[in-house]
Amino acid sequence: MNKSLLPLQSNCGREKNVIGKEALVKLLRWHFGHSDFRGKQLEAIEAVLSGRDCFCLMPTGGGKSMCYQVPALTKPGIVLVVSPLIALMENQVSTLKEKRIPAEFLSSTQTVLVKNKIYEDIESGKPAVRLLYVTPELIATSGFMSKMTKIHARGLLNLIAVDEAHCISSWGHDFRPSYRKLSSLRSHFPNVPVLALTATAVPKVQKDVIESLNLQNPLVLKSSFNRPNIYYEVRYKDLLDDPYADVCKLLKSCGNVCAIIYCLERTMCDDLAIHITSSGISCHIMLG
Ligand SMILES: Nc1ncnc2c1ncn2[C@@H]1O[C@H](COP(=O)(O)OP(=O)(O)OP(=O)(O)O)[C@@H](O)[C@H]1O
Repeated sequence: MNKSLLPLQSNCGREKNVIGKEALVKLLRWHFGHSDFRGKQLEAIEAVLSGRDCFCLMPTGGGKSMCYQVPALTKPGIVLVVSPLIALMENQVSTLKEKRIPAEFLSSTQTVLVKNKIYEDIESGKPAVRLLYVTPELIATSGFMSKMTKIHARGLLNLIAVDEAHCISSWGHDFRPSYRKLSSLRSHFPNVPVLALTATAVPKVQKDVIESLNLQNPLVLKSSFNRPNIYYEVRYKDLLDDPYADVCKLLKSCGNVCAIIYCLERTMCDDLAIHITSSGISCHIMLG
């Protein structure tokens, strides 16, 4: 399975285990087909490969997963990825498998047989798997931690990535109590870099994430949330003679495009849809 992994032939830096930009770009192109790193990806990757903790704030769709998937391809051993949702893990693992990158996830949805096969591999001393996705609940179990401790003792735990890291903060909008258990990772595995990733950390949450995960002198990376292809305009409803007519005019001026309109209340959705339809624009209502 790992036959297709691109072997890194030479270390481009002076220090042992330092992998130069050129080799990392080569990995990115070979495995993912992207021509170059974007935003802060390379900085995050270089930080964790040098053994440094890193806090990475990138917008949704900014390419956070590359920050731990590329390091996983640089050497044998395991990158442990903590993810809050089984659906997210399944999705990432199947995408990686399609690219023939050895990845697995462990969750309550799997059969004992499947789980045992994964454990057999990671405990073999020469694991084929490079990325192991787990839930924070599993990290909290002593059975799993003792397996990880053995793997770590063999020098095979290369990186711990905590995805959606804002879930650890009770100040955040998405607090998950089970994420609190992750605070012990740093002391259990002192020399393994921890990479915290999120798209939604205001300064207070950011500080809380860094402290809760006990990140040591982390490299803090923040990408711009500005999307140059997105244009914002605010129109005050109270200042308009006929807000519905204004919306219809705006929609018509955009030509043959699809638009989503969010309303605060169901009645407003109904009213607006009637106006839009009667102005000759096809329209449907979706209620949450
Ligand atoms: N360097 C790159 N060049 C081009 N495309 C990239 C690059 N890195 C990532 N992508 C693409 O960007 C998309 C989003 O990446 P990814 O899912 O990692 O984002 P994310 O930040 O984890 O998003 P989310 O916040 O939704 O979890 C994917 O389709 C991925 O293939």
